[in-house]
Amino acid sequence: MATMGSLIGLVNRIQKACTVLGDYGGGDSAFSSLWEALPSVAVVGGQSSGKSSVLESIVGRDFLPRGSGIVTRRPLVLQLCKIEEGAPEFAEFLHLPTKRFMEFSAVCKEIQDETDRITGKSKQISPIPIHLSIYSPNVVNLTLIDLPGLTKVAVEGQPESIMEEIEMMVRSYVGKPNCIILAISPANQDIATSDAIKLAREVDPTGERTFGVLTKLDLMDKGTNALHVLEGRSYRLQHPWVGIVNRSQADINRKVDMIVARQKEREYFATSPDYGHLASKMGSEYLAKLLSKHLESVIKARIPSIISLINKSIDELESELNHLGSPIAVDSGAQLYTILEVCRAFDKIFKEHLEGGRPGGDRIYGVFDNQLPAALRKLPFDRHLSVQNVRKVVSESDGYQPHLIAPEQGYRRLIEGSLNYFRGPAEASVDAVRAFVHKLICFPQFNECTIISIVKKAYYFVMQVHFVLKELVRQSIAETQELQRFPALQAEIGGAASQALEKFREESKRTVIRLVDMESSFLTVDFFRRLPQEVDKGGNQGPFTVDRYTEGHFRRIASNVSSYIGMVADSLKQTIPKAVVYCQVREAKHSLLNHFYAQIGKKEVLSPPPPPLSTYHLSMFIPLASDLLITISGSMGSLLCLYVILLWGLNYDMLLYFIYIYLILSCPVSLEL
Ligand SMILES: Nc1nc2c(ncn2[C@@H]2O[C@H](COP(=O)(O)OP(=O)(O)OP(=O)(O)O)[C@@H](O)[C@H]2O)c(=O)[nH]1
Repeated sequence: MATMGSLIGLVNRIQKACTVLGDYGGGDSAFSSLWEALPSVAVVGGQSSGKSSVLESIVGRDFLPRGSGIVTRRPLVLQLCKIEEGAPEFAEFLHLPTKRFMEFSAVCKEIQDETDRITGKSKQISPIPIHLSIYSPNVVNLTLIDLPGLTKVAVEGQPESIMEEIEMMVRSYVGKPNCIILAISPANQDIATSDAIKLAREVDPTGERTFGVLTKLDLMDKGTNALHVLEGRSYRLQHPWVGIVNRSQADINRKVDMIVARQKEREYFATSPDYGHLASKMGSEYLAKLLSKHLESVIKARIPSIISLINKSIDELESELNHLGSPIAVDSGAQLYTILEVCRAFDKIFKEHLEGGRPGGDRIYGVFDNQLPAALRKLPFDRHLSVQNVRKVVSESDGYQPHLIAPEQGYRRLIEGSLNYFRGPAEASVDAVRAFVHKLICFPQFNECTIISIVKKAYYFVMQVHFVLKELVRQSIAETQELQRFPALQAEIGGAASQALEKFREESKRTVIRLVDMESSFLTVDFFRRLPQEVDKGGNQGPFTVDRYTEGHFRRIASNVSSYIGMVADSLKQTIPKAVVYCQVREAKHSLLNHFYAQIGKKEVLSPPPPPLSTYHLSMFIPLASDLLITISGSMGSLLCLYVILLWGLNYDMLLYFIYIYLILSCPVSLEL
């Protein structure tokens, strides 16, 4: 079972880790704030109410900066740790972990300097806390947070908004249900005007987490006393009021020792005619013990909720880690390697879609098997080869001299006109369609719309394969787990694949046109040689005159052209898929990202490397890590440390992330409840 003292120590360590990781309450982090779940004691009060004096009295040392205006401009987390009697006192700052302060005047200076480091000398305030640990035999285990004094006027160099800023900062602490409020009010002012009590009443109306402290009892007008406040008659709280007598300004100037001041305070109460009966429950020493005991009991009561928050945080962080994936190297070479690895993973999935194993590739075959034959069937040869049109084309081809045997030119023109329909896919653009119409001007019965619809149908087939491939790229990106954490890379790969597919589609289109052009450029002579020769009614083969051309003659020509076109269509049904697979599918399979690889290969530095872990950050981390290691002391901790250093080097963000997880993991172990 951990002792109560070690419980406060553990909370101190968690607070330090939270600060290192930027969790000091408030903020809009996606993660639950561990800081906010930890019980703490915040010291609030108006300016010059005696806050610093109370803190110094509790510590028994002069260590806080004094002066006019707002001296406390950053929260000071003051962690008091009791050490053995006789051991030397010392202080440590979280931001200077390797330095032990034996002189408290140096502590005072460092608080001032560290305040200025963040806020500048501009008298601005900052919510980033300073962590100070004081190890002394003369303290009780206690953690207090000193906050800027509530003020009503801005001094020179401060913005007018400073009052609201301070109030907001103080509220961000005392508004949290886990915050114990140490409300400091000076006895020589009407308690009804106390800033501390006013704020405490707002955020803790039942008074269960407010401790009222009345300072400057010795400065009250003669003949008056503060018994009505100390006995809870003026303002009732759940906890008893504590009266304090701090050093006066004159004492401070005379450098009256704090231990002597404590002694004087004890004597004041012991000999006071007004407060003598309350002497055992008055004074800074009593206040320190009271707070320590209360803080311990609150921590104990909150442990279940802290553990559940830690477990929740572990879940949140684990899922965040899973989402983030393994760490990314900082040098460009290693980053390039990572990108190529991710691309390879994508490529593999894309190939599986095409080749089988994952669905999608079969849709391409569906296009070849159903849509291509259907598109070819729908081409309007019937109208093109109507008797009327055949007669017209043949007559026009004959010119002034009618054909004698077979209408060679007529056949050729009819076939060429028919084959032009197959060219449709290549003539998809509106301008090209117009040119196409122009070419077919000899068939005026086909209006532009008909032709566009033919073209669209045929072009649809080539585009269908293109769309299937595009969809497979999209699916593959979505299914590549390694890509999920890199939205920018997803977009890059998507863009590169899309560009490549456009290129393949153009090539495919050209090849398909070439196939059709090849059919037009040289007809299959054998087909015509095998055709039966026409005979006249008398059974004699021979020349015809124009008058003798019967409808049967043109019907026969149409039927011959139609069977020839049918033969070509059958052949194209076989060759177009081959061309499309060769130009689009096969290329997509083998070289979808080739251009992209070439592009990224040219880039030397992919992104500016993250800032290296500074000595300052490192110095903050080392003692904490060792502290944590001691806390959970075990080979697991050491192994984790080693793992981080080996794998992540000194990447600051990841290191901090690690500490956070590590800390959270360590807490339930440490509590040993
Ligand atoms: N006589 C006497 N003087 C006190 C007492 N408490 C504080 N003072 C004096 O009141 C003045 C202000 O005290 P501080 O402790 O600096 O007050 P503070 O609230 O920390 O002030 P700021 O940080 O400026 O907001 C100092 O001169 C103290 O010596 C007290 O109990 N008795």
